[in-house]
This record gives sequence, structure tokens and C-alpha cells, in this order.
Amino acid sequence: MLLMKDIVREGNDVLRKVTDEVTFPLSDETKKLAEDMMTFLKNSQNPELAKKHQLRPGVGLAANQVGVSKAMSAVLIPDADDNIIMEEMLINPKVIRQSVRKVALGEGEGCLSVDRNVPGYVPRANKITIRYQNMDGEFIEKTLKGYEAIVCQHEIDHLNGHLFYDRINQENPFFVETNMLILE
Ligand SMILES: O=CN(O)CCNC(=O)c1cccc(Cl)c1Cl
Ligand code: NI
Repeated sequence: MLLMKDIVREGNDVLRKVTDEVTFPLSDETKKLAEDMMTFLKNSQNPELAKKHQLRPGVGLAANQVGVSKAMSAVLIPDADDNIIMEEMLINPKVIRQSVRKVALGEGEGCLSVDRNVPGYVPRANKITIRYQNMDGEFIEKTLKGYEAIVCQHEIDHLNGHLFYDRINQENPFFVETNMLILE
């Protein structure tokens, strides 16, 4: 199972490279990696297992965060009652439409690859349409807004070598762009 020791931290170039397109049919190795990534997220969201294995909680994980430069991310988003509202492996994901309107989380963002708090709003498109492939290679288009849109943009950024703090306004980290929504 994947543990925190397997998570690549900032400073490692693999986090700054554009990841390689995933080809189909998936190799057994790539299938196992996808399963391990989703299992990591589930374990990280389970208080008992997270404590036992010292896991930081995550709602997404990109392959290059575990040192594999492939364009795939696991996303596991629970709602306030711990009901899963999104559980997807995003393979070769692309944002094909995005709103002008921006959104940012009021408490900022965090990243397993960043062992420090970086305060500030991370402005992202409030509504996006993504096109990606599932584990069978079928193309899926999904429109997301708010928190799900934020998480998927955080992951797709990883796959393109970006980290969340690249998007924080350097002059004023809590600058609110015109019409930007702040999500508490
Ligand atoms: O890339 C994934 N991670 O680094 C896992 C840890 N971070 C989070 O779960 C997280 C936390 C806050 C906001 C967003 Cl958007 C995300 Cl994604
Ligand atoms: Ni991250």
C-alpha cells in the first residue's frame, strides 16, 4: 500500500514535468498503480487507518506525486456527511471548457507534496468541463463546479507540472479578483 514515504515532495523535478499521456490498453502495472492511488485516498480519509499509518488526508492524488510521470489522477471527494460525491480515475484529463468566473477556497489549498502551509487564495475557474478517459479507455466529459471543479483543477495542474501556490497572488495572497467566489 502507498504510504507518506512514497509521496514525492517539492524540489523533486518529477513534480515540475508535464506527465506523459497514458496509452491503452492499460498495462497491469498501470492498473495496479491506479488502484493503489485510490486506496491511498480511501485510507487517508479513514480516521483509524490515517492515524495508524500517519497519512495526511487527501481528496486527490496525481501519479507524479508518487514519482510516476503519467497523466492520471485519482479523485475521491466526500460530502459533509462522508457520502462520496466523486470517485474517479481521471486518465489523460483535459479542461475543455472553463467559466470566466473564478472561485477560491476560503481556507486556501494544501498538497501532500508540500510540507508547509502556504496561505492565500488559489483562483480557479468556478465551472469547468473536463474530458478524460476511464480505466477502460472510454472518453468521458464531465461538467463540474465549486469544490469538485477546484479539486480536479488542482490534480490536472499536477499533471502539467504546476503546484497550487504557483497561482497565489504574490503581491497580495488574499487578493479577490473581480467576481471571484470565496468558498468557505
Ligand atoms: O493533489 C492532491 N493532494 O496533494 C492531496 C492533498 N491535498 C488535498 O487533498 C487538497 C486540499 C485542499 C484543496 C485541494 Cl484542491 C486539495 Cl486537492
Ligand atoms: Ni496536490
